[in-house]
Amino acid sequence: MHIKPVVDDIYRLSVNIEDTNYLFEGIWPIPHGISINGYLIKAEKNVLIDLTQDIFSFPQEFVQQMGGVALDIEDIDILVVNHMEPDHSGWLREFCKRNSKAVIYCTKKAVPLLNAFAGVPAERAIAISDGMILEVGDYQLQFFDTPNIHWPETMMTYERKRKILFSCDAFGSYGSIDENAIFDDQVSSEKHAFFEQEALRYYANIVATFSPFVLKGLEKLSGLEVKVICPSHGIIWRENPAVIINHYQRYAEYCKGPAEREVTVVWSSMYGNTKQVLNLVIETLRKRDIPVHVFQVPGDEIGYILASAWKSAGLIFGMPTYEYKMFPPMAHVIDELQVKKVTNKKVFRFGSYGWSGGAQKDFENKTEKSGWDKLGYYEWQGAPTDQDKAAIQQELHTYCDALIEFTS
Ligand SMILES: Cc1cc2nc3c(=O)[nH]c(=O)nc-3n(C[C@H](O)[C@H](O)[C@H](O)COP(=O)(O)O)c2cc1C
Repeated sequence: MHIKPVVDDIYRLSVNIEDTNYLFEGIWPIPHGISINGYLIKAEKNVLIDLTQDIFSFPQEFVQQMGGVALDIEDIDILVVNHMEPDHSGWLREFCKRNSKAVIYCTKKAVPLLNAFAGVPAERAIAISDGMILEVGDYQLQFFDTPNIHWPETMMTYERKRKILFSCDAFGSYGSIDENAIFDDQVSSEKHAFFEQEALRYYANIVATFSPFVLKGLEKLSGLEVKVICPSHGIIWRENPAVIINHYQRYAEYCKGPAEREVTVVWSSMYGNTKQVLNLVIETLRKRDIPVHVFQVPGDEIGYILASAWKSAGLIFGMPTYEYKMFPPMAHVIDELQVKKVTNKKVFRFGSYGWSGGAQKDFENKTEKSGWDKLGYYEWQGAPTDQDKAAIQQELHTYCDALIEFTS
């Protein structure tokens, strides 16, 4: 990968994690990779905004790319650390060993993290105050505290003259970047749609828990004119940054109101008795013009389930009883959905049992604090009869009525 100009003497440095077995944050599959972007401003004082993870040969690649504008590590005067998560700061320890002069700009909360994660003493840092402006030649960098998008110490940097927002994790997406198509206007319409979809998955996996903070951050930034968004993952939005800003606004608002009129169905079945009603569930929803997204566990990845569930106003779970509880892989899904604060959902559950059941009670207990509106459930012993199927269908129509009203 080569260094790429963004505007004037602002450049993008970037690497792609291409290893399809790699799990981002140790959990999330990245079958199409992910980019890690940093930004370089070549000015009377050279500025580097965010680093890279210290894996593969990423630091060397960053150095090589800096060489494209005749700069080396020692030439960096100012290092802006928007976020201390190691995918952006992993290289910090080595960087600071090789460059003893660069002053680090970060939030007050990031200062102790510099030491804890990278052994960098507080004396090297200047803790920003919210809205503070740093003049560097023709560039005016303004720093904004944006706590919890994604960690408590996170901030964003805004270049005031060119109206460029270096947003770090916000507005990011999964997906490797082709070095000839780094901007939203350079990718094909299919690729554009891909990055939008992967931005949702990234949001649901990484940012969703902090949605109330995203809303606060968006409110804080709403007074800024933003012409270009330079995130730390994914493409740069310069033709139409409103696309990703509007997506974020919508995704974040799902934490306090209805999401889309769609249903995510997650199901499991050991011997096929629960599965026997799956098609009936899907058909009934489709007949009511409600889009359905279907996932089976175990098998389908939780990261994809989360993205779909975040965007759906309705959730339906189908699973049998297993040792007096929910089928265990489903219990994990239910748990993860709550960790990610997937809330404000209309919910229905169905499933088979063998003798006395137990899954429903377990489901009720485990979702007590979910914020879900559990509209009903249907359980049956063994294989479903025609009577069971008719009863489920009736329950589902009631469910659809409530979902439609909720999303109207
Ligand atoms: C390992 C195992 C544990 C089970 N535990 C219970 C149980 O605690 N209570 C119960 O009523 N049925 C239990 N069952 C019976 C299943 O719930 C029943 O067979 C059901 O029809 C399975 O649905 P499925 O065909 O969709 O997998 C268990 C079955 C298996 C295989």
